[in-house]
Amino acid sequence: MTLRQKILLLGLVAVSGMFLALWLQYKAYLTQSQAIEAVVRNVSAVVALSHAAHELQRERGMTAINHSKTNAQALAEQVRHTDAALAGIRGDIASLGMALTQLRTEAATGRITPLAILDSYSKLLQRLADEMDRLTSEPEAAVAKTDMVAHTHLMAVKENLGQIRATLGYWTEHKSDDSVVLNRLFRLKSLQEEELRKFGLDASPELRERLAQEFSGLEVAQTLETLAQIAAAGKLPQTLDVQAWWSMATVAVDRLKVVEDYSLELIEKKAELELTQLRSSMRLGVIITLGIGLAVVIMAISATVALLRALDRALGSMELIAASQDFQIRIPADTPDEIGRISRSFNQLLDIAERLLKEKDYLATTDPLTGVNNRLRFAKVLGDEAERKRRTNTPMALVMFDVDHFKRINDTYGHNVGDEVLKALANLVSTEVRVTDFFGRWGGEEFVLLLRDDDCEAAMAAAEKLRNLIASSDIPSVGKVTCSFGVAAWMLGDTEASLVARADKALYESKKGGRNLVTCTQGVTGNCHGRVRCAQ
Ligand SMILES: Nc1nc2c(ncn2[C@@H]2O[C@H](COP(=O)(O)OP(=O)(O)OP(=O)(O)O)[C@@H](O)[C@H]2O)c(=O)[nH]1
Repeated sequence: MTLRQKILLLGLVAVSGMFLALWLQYKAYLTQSQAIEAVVRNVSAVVALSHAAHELQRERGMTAINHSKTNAQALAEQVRHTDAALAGIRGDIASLGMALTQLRTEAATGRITPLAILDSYSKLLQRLADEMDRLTSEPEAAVAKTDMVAHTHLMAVKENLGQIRATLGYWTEHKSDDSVVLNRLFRLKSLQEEELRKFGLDASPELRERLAQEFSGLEVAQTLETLAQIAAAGKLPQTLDVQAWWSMATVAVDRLKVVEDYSLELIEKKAELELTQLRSSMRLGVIITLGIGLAVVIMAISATVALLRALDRALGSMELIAASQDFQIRIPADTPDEIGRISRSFNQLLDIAERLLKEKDYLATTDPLTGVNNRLRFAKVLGDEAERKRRTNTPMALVMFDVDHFKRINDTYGHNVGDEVLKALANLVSTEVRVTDFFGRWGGEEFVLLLRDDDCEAAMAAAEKLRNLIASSDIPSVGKVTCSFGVAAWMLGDTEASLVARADKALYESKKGGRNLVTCTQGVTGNCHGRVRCAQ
């Protein structure tokens, strides 16, 4: 897998990860918002149930005291209210209507005792309370959990007070079953007080304050006072008027209903607020996740493109250097990033490589003593030139010269001075040769000069010029030094070796002829005079 493919795969994984994170975030939001929506739904169902319970509580109370004709009409009116409230509730609990109709019929026939009727009403109300409990405790992850619990206690307070209202109402009407009524009242009173205490623990300060506000006033005080007196005296008040009791107890129950409605309103508001906050935080979360994800993707793409481009450029230059062996090429290193650093470091390596190659080339092609071209380099250039001459058939000549009696110089002045003489001679000749000529040391005290475009006669003239220059020059430490020259011109069918051999032979002839001479062995006659000889 290439680096490009790996980066592409990494990008795909990163983008998939971003979408996965978004999906998980959305799923969590969905679960949470569904739970809150369920609370909102349940609260509106509880509102209807609470309304129905309130009407049913009132009907129970009125049924308990319904022995005077004056109440019959009011009870009939209340029955209509109860039925209307029950019509507003849905689900299984709606079947409660049938049980209620049956109860009303039984109550009308007078076959069951008023206390049993009261209990039957309370059982129906318990079903409503159970349903409200179920709705307020669902779902588990819902918001306003404590508010719901407080609400449940408040409902219980109201239900107990409703039962107290009905029980005492029954007694004021019938004045019988004292001990049963008293027991009931004590039990209900302590239940109510217990539920009120629990409500105080769970309710929000706002709701507690509302209860304090609403559950007060003359009627509420009178109701509570009546109950307190019964508890203190341990007997029922003989003077309590049924209508007076009904009125004040109903005000107290109605006040609790106001608080109950307010509690549900608060819960609903809280849930709706939570939902709104959840939605806006979800929107913000999605925007932030997408924003960050997008920024990361853009940055990753631009960084990757820049990286791959820089790598391509560096790779292209490296491949070109490897293919061309041209160590003068440099990689573009204009960026301040890591790629730029790598390129600059690579360029530094190229600098070193170039320098080492130059040094190697110099050492391989240069004579270390005299600094002129060595035999290897000379042979290479001669080979190249010979190749060219074979194609162009143009003139070329080789001059070979050797220091005369060099052994004597060494022997007389020492080897070091001999070296200095060779250096001085090489230097002298180097300054004299033309740019087209190629000069080198053949070995020992022997030098060669390639005259690229000269024929034999021109080469002999050049050799004579050099001979004269050397002979007339003062060489440090030793004074005058002479050299013997052999000249050979390129001929058709020549090889490098045959040309060198002829120049060497001519040089030998110069030595044999007395030294400090220029000799050509190719039958040239025109310029052969003085120290220039044309040997056969
Ligand atoms: N100092 C020094 N001497 C060298 C070098 N190379 C060769 N020689 C000496 O050059 C001398 C060449 O001697 P010969 O071949 O007898 O030639 P010659 O004395 O010049 O005599 P002819 O060539 O006949 O004139 C030898 O003594 C070599 O040791 C060098 O690099 N430095």
